[in-house]
Amino acid sequence: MKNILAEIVAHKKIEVAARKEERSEEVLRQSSAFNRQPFSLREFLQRPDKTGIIAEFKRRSPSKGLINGEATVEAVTGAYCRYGASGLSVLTDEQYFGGSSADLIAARSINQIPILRKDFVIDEYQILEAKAIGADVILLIAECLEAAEVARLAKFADSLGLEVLLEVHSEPQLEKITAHTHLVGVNNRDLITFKVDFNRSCELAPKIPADKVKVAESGISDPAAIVTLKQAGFQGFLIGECFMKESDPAYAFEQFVTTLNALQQKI
Ligand SMILES: O=C(O)c1ccccc1NCC(=O)[C@H](O)[C@H](O)COP(=O)(O)O
Repeated sequence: MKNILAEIVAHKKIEVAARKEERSEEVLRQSSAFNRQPFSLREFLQRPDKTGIIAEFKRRSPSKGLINGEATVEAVTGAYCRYGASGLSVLTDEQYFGGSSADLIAARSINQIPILRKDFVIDEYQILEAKAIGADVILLIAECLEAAEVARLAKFADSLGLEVLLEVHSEPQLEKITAHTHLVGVNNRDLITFKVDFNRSCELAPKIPADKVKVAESGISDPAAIVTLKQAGFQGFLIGECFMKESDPAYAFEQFVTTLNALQQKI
């Protein structure tokens, strides 16, 4: 089986090396967004006036191919924000997801909620980029980083005031959690086989340290799943395809939230 994650990481190393040649760290540090005070995703996920949903803008993916080639980042993320998203996730990987830094910059310019830079971070330079384009949170994927790399990158992000979402898929990966990991995401999608197992989140939840905010990721398409995941201790729900696959992702999000609110009123 083709290991897409290994392929993405190999490509990322080449991309990052090229970008370092184009723009120095000094230039990134001079960006106007670099000195803004980031929003805290941890805090937004605990606000009762929000849904707990981290709504993702994702044009395509290795598992699904093209998801939405028409949607604009401004219309979609603006609606996500208006209808109660606790945070936004914006893909910035171009090669495999059709995203870009420009997408995140556009989302930042119109939304006042935390934004996760959704990418494959392997180098401090990408964390400086995240800060320079106005992100508040970075993703570290345990599957593609050694424990020492997670520790080093998380500490660096934390030193810049960015929060760290560490994504895990199996119990041994929980050992990579450090003091600089603010949120732990359980990816229900196996990034090698693409198989989605919704039970993965519920199995790992009790094993995540109590001081970390728990985020369930991938394959969530039913508001009832959020009720179940909340009962399992999750406060964040990263959802992309369920909204982006629709011709009107904004409407899909609004309908999802309406159903979720109705379900929660019955409990
Ligand atoms: O989605 C993929 O195909 C994929 C492949 C390789 C690495 C990462 C991948 N996806 C990233 C994600 O985990 C999702 O974008 C995110 O959790 C949202 O999932 P979904 O709601 O299922 O779109």
